[in-house]
Amino acid sequence: MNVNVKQLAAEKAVEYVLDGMKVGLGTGSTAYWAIRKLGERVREGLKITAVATSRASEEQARELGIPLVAFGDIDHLDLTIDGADELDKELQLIKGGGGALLREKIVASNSSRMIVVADESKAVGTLGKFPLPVEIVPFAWEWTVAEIAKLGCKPELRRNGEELYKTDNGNYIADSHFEAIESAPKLALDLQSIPGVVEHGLFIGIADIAIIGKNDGSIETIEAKREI
Ligand SMILES: O=C[C@H](O)[C@H](O)[C@H](O)COP(=O)(O)O
Repeated sequence: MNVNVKQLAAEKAVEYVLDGMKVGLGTGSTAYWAIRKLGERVREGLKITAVATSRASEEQARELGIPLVAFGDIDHLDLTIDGADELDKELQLIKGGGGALLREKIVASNSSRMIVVADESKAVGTLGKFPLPVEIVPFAWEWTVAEIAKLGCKPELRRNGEELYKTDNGNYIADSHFEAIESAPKLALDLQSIPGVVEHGLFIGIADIAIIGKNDGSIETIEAKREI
């Protein structure tokens, strides 16, 4: 069957968007389909306001006529829809393959709900096959990278052709090859304690629902189990 599984998951997630909501727009090739569908619904009369997690998503939303607001004009979001590079059954995520992790984490953390949309190749038993993106300041990056390596990975500075890749925030990304991350919460704490690390791509306790598009055309929905 020839299904666009990213589109399938993304469009399902857009069904959760209701009139009057303030919506966070994710980044990447899956979030792209969600933004496209939202644009369609806005043209049909859906009333929402949105903020974007990257310049690319902002541009796409603007072209589609999705009303964007400044961060200073709202204090929280109802729902954010975003993709992921990997996700496990506990809805722990690796994000940042597209370099937008910092803005994505700020936006998702300030949303009442986050829906992660993905194709089934992103669902894994253990996180870490995908190199974990870590956003670091350019100043003394060599030292920061050396500290990251001590956590048991091979960090590689992301490149954009001949140049070092820069995020929308002017920082570098160290793609950190762990292969298997035994404890994502512990690794998150260890990374946060390194001076020079701005943010890392581990999203823990942030996603509420995962909508996974499957190659056979079906959709799996996983809800996060939260302790009350
Ligand atoms: O920085 C980029 C984001 O975290 C993306 O949401 C993530 O890389 C997944 O992107 P895609 O849907 O293109 O695989």
